[in-house]
Amino acid sequence: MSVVGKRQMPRFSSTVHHQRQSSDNVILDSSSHGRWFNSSGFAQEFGTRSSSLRKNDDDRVWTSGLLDLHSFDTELLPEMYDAHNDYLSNHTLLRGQGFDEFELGNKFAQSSRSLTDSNLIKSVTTDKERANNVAKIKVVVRKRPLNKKEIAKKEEDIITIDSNFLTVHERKLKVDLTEYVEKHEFVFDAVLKEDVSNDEVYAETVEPVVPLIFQRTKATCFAYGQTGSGKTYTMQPLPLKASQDILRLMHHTYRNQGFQLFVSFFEIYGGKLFDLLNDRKKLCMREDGKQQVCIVGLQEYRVSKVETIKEFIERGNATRSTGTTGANEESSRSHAILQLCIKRSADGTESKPARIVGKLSFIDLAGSERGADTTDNDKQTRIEGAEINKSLLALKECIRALDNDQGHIPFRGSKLTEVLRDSFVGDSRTVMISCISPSSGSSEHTLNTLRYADRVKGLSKGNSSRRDLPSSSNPRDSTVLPGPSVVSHEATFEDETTYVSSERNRFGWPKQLEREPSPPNNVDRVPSTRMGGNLASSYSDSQKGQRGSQSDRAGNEFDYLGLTNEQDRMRKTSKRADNNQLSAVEEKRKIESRIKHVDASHFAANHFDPDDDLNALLKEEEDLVTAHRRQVEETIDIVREEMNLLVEADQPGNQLDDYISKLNTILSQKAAGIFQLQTQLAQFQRRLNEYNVFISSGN
Ligand SMILES: Nc1ncnc2c1ncn2[C@@H]1O[C@H](COP(=O)(O)OP(=O)(O)OP(=O)(O)O)[C@@H](O)[C@H]1O
Repeated sequence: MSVVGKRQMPRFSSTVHHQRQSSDNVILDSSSHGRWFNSSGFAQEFGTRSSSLRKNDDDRVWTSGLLDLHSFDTELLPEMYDAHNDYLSNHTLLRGQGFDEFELGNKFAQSSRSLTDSNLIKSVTTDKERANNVAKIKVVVRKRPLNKKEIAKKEEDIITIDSNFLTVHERKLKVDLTEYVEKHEFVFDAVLKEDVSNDEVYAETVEPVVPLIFQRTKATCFAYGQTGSGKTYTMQPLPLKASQDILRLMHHTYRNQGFQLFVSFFEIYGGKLFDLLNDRKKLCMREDGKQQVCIVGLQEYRVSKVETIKEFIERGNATRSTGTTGANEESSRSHAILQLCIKRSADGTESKPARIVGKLSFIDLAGSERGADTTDNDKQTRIEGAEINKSLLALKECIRALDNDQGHIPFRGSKLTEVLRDSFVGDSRTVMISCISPSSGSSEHTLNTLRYADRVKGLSKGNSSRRDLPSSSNPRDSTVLPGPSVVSHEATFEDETTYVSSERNRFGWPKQLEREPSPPNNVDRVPSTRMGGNLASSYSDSQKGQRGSQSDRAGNEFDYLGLTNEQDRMRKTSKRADNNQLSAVEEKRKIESRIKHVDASHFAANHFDPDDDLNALLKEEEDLVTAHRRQVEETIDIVREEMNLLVEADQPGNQLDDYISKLNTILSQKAAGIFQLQTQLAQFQRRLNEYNVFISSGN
């Protein structure tokens, strides 16, 4: 066994022994042939002798201490590129012709030998284009089958899939308790049905990016979704399959070129880092003078066999779920990050230190619903929920910035994005797999997952999803329409810029708005899961055209929004207009139109710091979601009141005056709640737009 760097005998030396034995078996079995394992454990042979495989057979190297993720420059040598493209063109072509892996190996070997120089040149050009054609961001949704528990509870499958279109058929209740189904339609780069195998998932997601990591690309694959939606089931086989392909490239296409493969596996739990391949040893993240992130103490293992990688993955997964902090409950509250890193020394020998060529990161994210635990009674749970929320929001922002080729990537938004910093710079590829449960009982979480995925994809410049939809259907989730509303608000702000405050904060906002406190967060009352969002929204839609008198409670709520004098004046005017039928939407627009639109130059003049302000923005997003949740809860209370009122109204001898007065109050409360949330939403959208304008203007 050769050792590079500082060698440490690991705790699991017995495993090393075992591993060596099994490695030897491979060599004995395969004699003069390279040999690989597919996901089912069956060996597959290549028709060529792999000298580098034999040479590296015993390699299993531990490097530890300071792992600097960035201090090594990446490199790509010209000869590798040719060879790589040789692989790419043949591999893709043969797969397209339906060859299985065994045939592929042999055909590829023969074919690559027979390629002439001119063919190579041709193939370089074609494959450069092909590489460029691998989407920078790909969003894939995977639906799992109903599980036994869901079937026993007679829960229904509410997801239908047609090609890359997906529809959620959400069952809802009207006020009079009659049921109806609301359809939410989405379109993604790929939608995988419940019967799709893990091999097919790999082919659709990671396989196309594997060859690119030999070209200095950093690729990242995320699994996102609620607990139990299949993230781990989906993610676990992917690194193994990817490493099979990487090793195949290393030992065949790039044989004798000195490439080395390293694996590391760690977890972010409650904002702290733990090494999953070293007994959950606590790790620290440090930034050096060049603002490069280092994970101090992370162990990185050099591997040259699929079996070894498999063993590491299993070990890491076992440590994740049975670690000191507990079992599955914790696993759904942590992000697990497995990295496969390809290195090579400048001269291709082992005498010089190896430098990173490319990297493939696999991230099994915390259960997405955990971000909603910010209102839980337990403080620790709240903190963890906030951290998860922050990281998921920051991740979305980073992916979005990546796809828009923004110079500035806001990775400082969370631990997760900081750790992944080097995967967000340079040539990168991102694959997001959104895992969803089909069950009616999970419809809310499923919709949240799909909305997140939709926003990651939908906000990108290359998005074609909405264009692809038939114009007659509502392309978006029927209850949340962030895209179109952003557009309409922008138009309003730019048309009318009459409101100008003399004092402005560093965002260019009127000072009064800067002092705006967060909406009161009634922690005790808010449930830990998001509830009834669609219910509220359906009611709000039906009430948008109504405007009654504002209740005192509503008036107080206006105060906490910190509205400007001008807005306040308008609010009072509208308050007086008791029976005025002016719609809430119109009123909101009037108010918005009086708020000055602030352009990007103002940000620059006020020394806008994108990192700080991303944090502020993330906080505002959190506040908005909290306010929304609170408003939903209030709406549910109001609907209950309304239902009681209807019951009363049906009683013989009821008082009509009383009914009218109560109904008026209820409708006013509803309108006030909607108006308040719309104001906050408009404010947030404006900030978001300004932030984006500033970021895309080159800062
Ligand atoms: N596509 C699928 N086909 C068959 N079974 C699946 C599929 N996806 C998930 N499962 C099963 O569903 C259960 C939950 O899956 P899994 O543990 O992957 O969820 P998770 O999203 O990772 O949850 P957590 O966030 O709690 O870790 C497992 O028993 C898994 O085997």
